[in-house]
Amino acid sequence: MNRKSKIYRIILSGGGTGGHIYPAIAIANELKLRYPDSKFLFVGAKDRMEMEKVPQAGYDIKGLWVSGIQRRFTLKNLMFPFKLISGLWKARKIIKSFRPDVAIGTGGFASGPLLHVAVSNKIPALIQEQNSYPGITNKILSKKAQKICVAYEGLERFFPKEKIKITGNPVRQGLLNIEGKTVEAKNHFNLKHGKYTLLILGGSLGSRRINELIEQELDFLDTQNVEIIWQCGKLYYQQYKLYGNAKDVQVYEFLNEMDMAYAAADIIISRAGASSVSELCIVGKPVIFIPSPNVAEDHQTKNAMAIVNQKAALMIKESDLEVDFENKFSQLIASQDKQKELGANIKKLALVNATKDIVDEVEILLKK
Ligand SMILES: CC(=O)N[C@H]1[C@@H](OP(=O)(O)OP(=O)(O)OC[C@H]2O[C@@H](n3ccc(=O)[nH]c3=O)[C@H](O)[C@@H]2O)O[C@H](CO)[C@@H](O)[C@@H]1O
Repeated sequence: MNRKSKIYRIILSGGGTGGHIYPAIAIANELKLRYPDSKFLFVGAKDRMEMEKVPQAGYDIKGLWVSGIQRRFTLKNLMFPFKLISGLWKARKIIKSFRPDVAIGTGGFASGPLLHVAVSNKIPALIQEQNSYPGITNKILSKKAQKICVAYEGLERFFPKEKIKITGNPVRQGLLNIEGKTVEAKNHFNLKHGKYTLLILGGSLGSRRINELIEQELDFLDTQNVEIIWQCGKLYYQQYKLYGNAKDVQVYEFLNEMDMAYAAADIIISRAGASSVSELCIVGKPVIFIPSPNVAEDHQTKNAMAIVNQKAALMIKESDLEVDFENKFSQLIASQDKQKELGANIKKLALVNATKDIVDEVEILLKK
């Protein structure tokens, strides 16, 4: 039997936010290219965005009734043990009926019970950690998983050293090749060609603080020769959609065609979630990061600083926005040299083979 005709059964779990979902989809797409007849099943959390995004990418998904445990005391935590038991029970049923050859976890609530059951049933497991500081789920799972693919140095503080492989974060294929698509993308968004396109990204769920900033700065931005594509997030769309009627502002709850958005952009303002950062390196445009301060161990600031330290992006802390935003933005837009320098420097940091390298590791597990 030749390699390509082999049929594997592959289960993937990752979700809660886009930052965990898209890596899983990128890995599945690469596996499908190598083994087109294989069977894929995703497992997510019932009420989270993976239940919509995974079927849109062409894969089946089953939902578990699970949620995360909050780091502080909340009433929600009282439900946690019940959800965990329910999640484990359903994960067991899914694993028994699907009988996967390998389990892949990309973090998020559902991957905890799913991978736990998989490894207890001696199914080889690989986890992919996107951040420089891992979430609780992956820390627990790392003890039993065979391989841990990471994007940052120094993760042996959290994971068994011999299992770690630095691969970078998987990025969807369509985002790898946006050069040459600028004209198509500007037409796609109906943009005029004489202005700068400013893309605002709040991460997969949108960012309250970035939305407040843009709302407050619309008059200023109107003086800066920009047209704005503003991804505000599903939660905030009703509140901000009216600004989409203004001249040169388009408001979206979510951008399904990120390749077009990145290709159209001349300058990008973004949160610093791990996949966003990896994608922005590949895209190679001038970026101002506004990291979320509300994530574990302030990891978005660390993600952004890894780029800023290479003179490859600018960063403004939320607490400095009032004082610094207008200054930093107008200096950047006034200097084509600075824009070019940032774009060229960030591109040097791109890890374009991440998905392939991760899938090579999955293949090793499949062949054991
Ligand atoms: C608030 C929060 O908990 N954020 C975390 C979450 O971020 P978040 O879910 O925002 O994740 P990332 O920034 O890593 O990735 C966002 C993904 O969504 C895609 N996208 C985004 C907006 C859009 O309109 N369309 C679209 O397709 C991006 O292209 C990217 O692939 O997971 C990341 C990865 O573990 C963490 O680093 C972040 O700290």
